[in-house]
Amino acid sequence: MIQQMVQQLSCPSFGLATSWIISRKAVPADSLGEALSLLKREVWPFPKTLSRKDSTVAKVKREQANETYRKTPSELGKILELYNEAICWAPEGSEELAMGYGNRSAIFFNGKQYRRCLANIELAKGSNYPEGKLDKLLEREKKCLNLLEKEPKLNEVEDKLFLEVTETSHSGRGLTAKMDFLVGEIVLHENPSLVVIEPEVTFTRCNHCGRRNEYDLIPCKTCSSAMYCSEQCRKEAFTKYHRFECEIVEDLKNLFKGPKTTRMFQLTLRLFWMVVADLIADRDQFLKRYADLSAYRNPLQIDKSTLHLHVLADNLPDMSADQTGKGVTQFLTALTYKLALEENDSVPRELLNEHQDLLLEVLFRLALQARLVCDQSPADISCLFPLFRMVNHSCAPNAERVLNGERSMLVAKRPIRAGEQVLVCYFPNGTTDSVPKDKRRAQLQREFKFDCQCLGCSLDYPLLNAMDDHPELRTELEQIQSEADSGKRLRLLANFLQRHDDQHPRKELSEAWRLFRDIKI
Ligand SMILES: C[S@@+](CC[C@H](N)C(=O)[O-])C[C@H]1O[C@@H](n2cnc3c(N)ncnc32)[C@H](O)[C@@H]1O
Repeated sequence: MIQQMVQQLSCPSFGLATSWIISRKAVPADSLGEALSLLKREVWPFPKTLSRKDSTVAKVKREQANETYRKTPSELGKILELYNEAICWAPEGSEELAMGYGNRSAIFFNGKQYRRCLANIELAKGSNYPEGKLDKLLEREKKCLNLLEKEPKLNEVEDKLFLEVTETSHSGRGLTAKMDFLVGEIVLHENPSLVVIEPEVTFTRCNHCGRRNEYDLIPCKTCSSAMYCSEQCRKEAFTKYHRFECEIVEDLKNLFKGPKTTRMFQLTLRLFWMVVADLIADRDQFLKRYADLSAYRNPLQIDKSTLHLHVLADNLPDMSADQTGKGVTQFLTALTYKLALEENDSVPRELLNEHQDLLLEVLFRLALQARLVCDQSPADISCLFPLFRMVNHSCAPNAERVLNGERSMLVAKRPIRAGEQVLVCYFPNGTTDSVPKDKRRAQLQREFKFDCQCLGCSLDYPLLNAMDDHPELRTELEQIQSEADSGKRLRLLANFLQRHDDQHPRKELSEAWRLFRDIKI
């Protein structure tokens, strides 16, 4: 009965957690070991099916793609997704895999995208392309090389970081400017360090870096559920976490099925697998580092291989007032442990026998932190941004966050001087300009569990909708708005915001920023 009920829920793991909590009257188990022993295989409805490669499915998908291309060549997105799906299903080294790449190269050749065509010909040649068809492929390659115009080499954009991590007693770590930033300047550009993509974009985004890519994705060599934009991403994902995920991909799809918020647990599971990989590689080193995590609190001092330690170094949220939340997290920890470790042949048994308590504790810690770690804002993916995660809140912020695909940017909305903290507003629309102090503080307490210590609150800034116009600022702003050239208008607005910042807060300044961001962002 419970199984049927849970199967119908959009998120089986949370459905199970809820029923468990109700049955236990919201009391968490005494220990994680107890939570684990209370959980029997029969109560969860995950089928344990392997996600295998299958040439027949690959061929069907490829033929569907060919057919769609013949009938509606303008539906390029759909056609490429079908080819990608075919490529993902095709077994490693199979003729079917090479045919998928070959067909994809033809689409790009017809679309005059010769570099993309060549990338796919290379992949087809590296696979098992049928001898009888090779002449045609090589002919296409020759044509491409002849047609390809020499494109000017683009200069690499240098991403230098002029920020440091500082810590205060009232709001913990924060990002502080190491140079002056003018209004409109980009303070931070950050790629996510860890990503989980939505199931719908399995065949259109890299499973590791999350970048959108329809034209030269390559599949996982074993399962039919993950594609990568490069050999480097494929290798990195495999070493860190996919080697454990690969054989239980179908179970994980069930475990993390449901609304996007569920993906935060999938992200923390990937961090957990980095812990498992560390324990396998060098148990003593991991235990030493785990015993003193303070060295990993600063994201500027970590690298890709110590991301899990950095997250584990966070202070844990206080669960004393939230017994239901604690129970749910215990349940999810136990369920994930069973499914991801106990029933997963790629994890050595002796590791589980020897380190069960430690592994449960680490997984529980990561699950507790999931909400703070995982950034759900970019479309189609959930990410971990170690630097953006350090940015504190202000009701009168000096920066605004802007997303560019999966990249996260911070733009200065007020002049930021060296030594000042970079602050954003945590509210969904990025502003609290018209929200009374008591109300916004209550919301921050409810949603983010802190008492706001920002200048806007301590100096009790007036609300903008209760302020009068400032006649001189208003006249100047109206003049700027009448400027027809948008580039010039943008420069004038930035200059206006920069020069009059000493008048902050003002309606006209807030309006000027909105006008600026509408043009620029
Ligand atoms: C996204 S984190 C920011 C980084 C955090 N300070 C740290 O050390 O990990 C959000 C947490 O920072 C603290 N915080 C952020 N803005 C704050 C503010 N205006 N006043 C007090 N605490 C703040 C709160 O503890 C909040 O839960």
